[in-house]
This record gives sequence, structure tokens and C-alpha cells, in this order.
Amino acid sequence: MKLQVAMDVLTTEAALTLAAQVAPHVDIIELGTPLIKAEGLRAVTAIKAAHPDKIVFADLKTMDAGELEADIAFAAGADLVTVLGTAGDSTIIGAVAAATKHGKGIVVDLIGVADKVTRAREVTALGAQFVEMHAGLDEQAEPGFSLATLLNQGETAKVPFSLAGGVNLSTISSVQRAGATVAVAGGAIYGAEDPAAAAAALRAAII
Ligand SMILES: O=C(CO)[C@H](O)[C@H](O)COP(=O)(O)O
Repeated sequence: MKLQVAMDVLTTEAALTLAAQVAPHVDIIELGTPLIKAEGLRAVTAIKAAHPDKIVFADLKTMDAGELEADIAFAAGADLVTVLGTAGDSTIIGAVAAATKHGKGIVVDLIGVADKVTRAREVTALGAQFVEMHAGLDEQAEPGFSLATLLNQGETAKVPFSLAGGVNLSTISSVQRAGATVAVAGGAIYGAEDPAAAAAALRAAII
């Protein structure tokens, strides 16, 4: 299982600092949606230039204009770009076309999708490299939130998936047991006193 750091920071400078700290311990470096909204795709170019050996993940969460948005993110240096599973099939097909043109990949983020298992299978058939079983920051803050449902949906879908929803040291083993190909950790890394040590500990927990 690969480890992905989600950099939900707000400046390119902060992202470059964080990426430099954690890169030795992660496989995928994600530029979070707020970072891209604040800084634009220049932040993607800066991270790829600093870490050409890492998979750079641009969390665009595209909902429309799939081909155009994915195309500009790949041109900026992204290796993986997200499209929302709630988008129409034509948006996902367009984004996959851009990925094929650049020799890169589309990840379909299933945040907000009620039937994640069915949609995961549909978008995988449309050419998504993998889906993201995702409970967003707002959903995580809702009373009674538990990762268990998400883990179960990932296990049931039987397609390649990443899992994001407040993954931390006490849950990363269950993410691996559910069969995820990628564990995504944001707050557990960037919110730690020592992000490098936090990333190293998550990596060490992966068997
Ligand atoms: O995409 C996101 C929010 O929409 C986050 O980057 C993702 O949820 C991972 O962060 P965390 O581990 O803090 O939940």
C-alpha cells in the first residue's frame, strides 16, 4: 500500500516546506483543493520541480469541463488529477481522455456519493486509474462519524481504491486490511508537531 500526504496548507511556500520534510516517507504528494484554489496550478509546477521522483496529485475535485481542467493540471506537472464521482460520465470521460493524452491518470473522488460501491465500479469502467473512498473534513466533523462504513465500501467495491477520511496511526492498519492501494493522510501529518516523524510512523505501520 502506498502512502499519500494531503497538503491542506494555503501557500506554495508552506507546501514546499512540508513536502521537503515528508517526501522521504511518502509515495504521493497531494496538493489539496484549498491550496490550488489559493495559489493556482503554479503550486503544482513548483512541487513537481522540487520532487520530480514523486507522484504529484492535484486535488482539483473537477465537476465540469473534465478534459480542459485535467489537461491544464497535467500540463502544469500533475501525475494524478481528481474528478468528482458526482460529475456526469461525460466529464469523467473527458478527464480520462486528457490523462491518456499526457500518459497520466485520473482519480475519481467519491466524496458525497451515496452509493460509492456502484459508482466506483462505473467510473473504473470509464477509465479511472483508481477511486478515492473519501469522507471529507466536514463529514468527519459530523457527530457519529466512523471510518468503518468507508472501509467496508472499499472492500466491497473490488476495484482499486485509495482511502481518505482522517487516516491516522491508529487506523492505517485497518485501511491496509480493507485492501486499499493508497492510504491518504492529511491532518495526521501536516497537523503533527513533527510532520516528518508522523509520516515516518505511518509508513512504518504499513506492512
Ligand atoms: O481532500 C480532502 C478534503 O476534502 C483532504 O485532503 C483529505 O480528506 C485528507 O485529509 P485528512 O486526512 O485530514 O482527512
